[in-house]
Amino acid sequence: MILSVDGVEFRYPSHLVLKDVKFEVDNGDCLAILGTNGVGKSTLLKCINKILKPQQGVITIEKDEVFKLSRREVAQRIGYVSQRHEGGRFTVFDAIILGRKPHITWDVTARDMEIVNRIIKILGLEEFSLRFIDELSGGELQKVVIARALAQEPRVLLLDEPTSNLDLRNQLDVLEIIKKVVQKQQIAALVTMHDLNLAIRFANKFIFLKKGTIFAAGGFEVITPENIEEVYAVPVAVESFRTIPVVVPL
Ligand SMILES: Nc1ncnc2c1ncn2[C@@H]1O[C@H](COP(=O)(O)OP(=O)(O)OP(=O)(O)O)[C@@H](O)[C@H]1O
Repeated sequence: MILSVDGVEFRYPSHLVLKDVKFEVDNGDCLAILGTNGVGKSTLLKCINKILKPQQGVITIEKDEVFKLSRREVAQRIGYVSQRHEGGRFTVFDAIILGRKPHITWDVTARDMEIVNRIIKILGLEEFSLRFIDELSGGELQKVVIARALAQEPRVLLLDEPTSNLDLRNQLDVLEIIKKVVQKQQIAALVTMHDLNLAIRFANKFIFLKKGTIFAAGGFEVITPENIEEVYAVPVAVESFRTIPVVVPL
């Protein structure tokens, strides 16, 4: 097990968002966090990344309690891509090398440069590498922030709607790259998603949040018409198209 979330409760001053959230993530897992707008998916990722402090519950990464780790130690182990991306006067290359910061003790090393150059290549960002990030399209910027999180070489990747600005080719490519990195390095990715069909293709585990708590969790067996209708209030069929499972709203 790489990550454990046990009994997490989080409230903003005005209202309770998460209650008794409990799940475990294994090495090599791609976990899709599913649920309606405002149910608490981003809040959960922020609790795992120590941006928000839950009022109750314990979150551990490789047996260490996240809330006992320093900010630098958290950044060495957890990579987080938020829903909103900042602009700024960085070049793409500099923005990605910032991902190495938690690991840099004195100066950027040849290894840091090698990692960044490799990731730029994998994500097909070579032609943009000297461009300023405030001169990129939304999708190009989204790839840069994902590249930065990968450059961080974390043990757990938290991605908040990582494909929301990407076209069909890039959605599939970026998720495939993340999946490969997760499997090869035996890390884990927790990804909030709205597109159930993309989630099915990408993830091996799923969590449905409803009313701030886990409604269903497990492998593909939890992707049922009953669960989806309970969570989204939309009747659907779950069919197979040329061996690819698909969710079709009815
Ligand atoms: N800083 C904040 N202060 C108070 N309430 C907040 C704050 N941020 C989010 N909320 C509320 O907390 C709830 C959960 O928000 P969150 O962003 O976690 O939902 P989500 O599931 O990620 O939604 P979406 O799918 O729309 O991105 C919502 O009701 C939201 O309005």
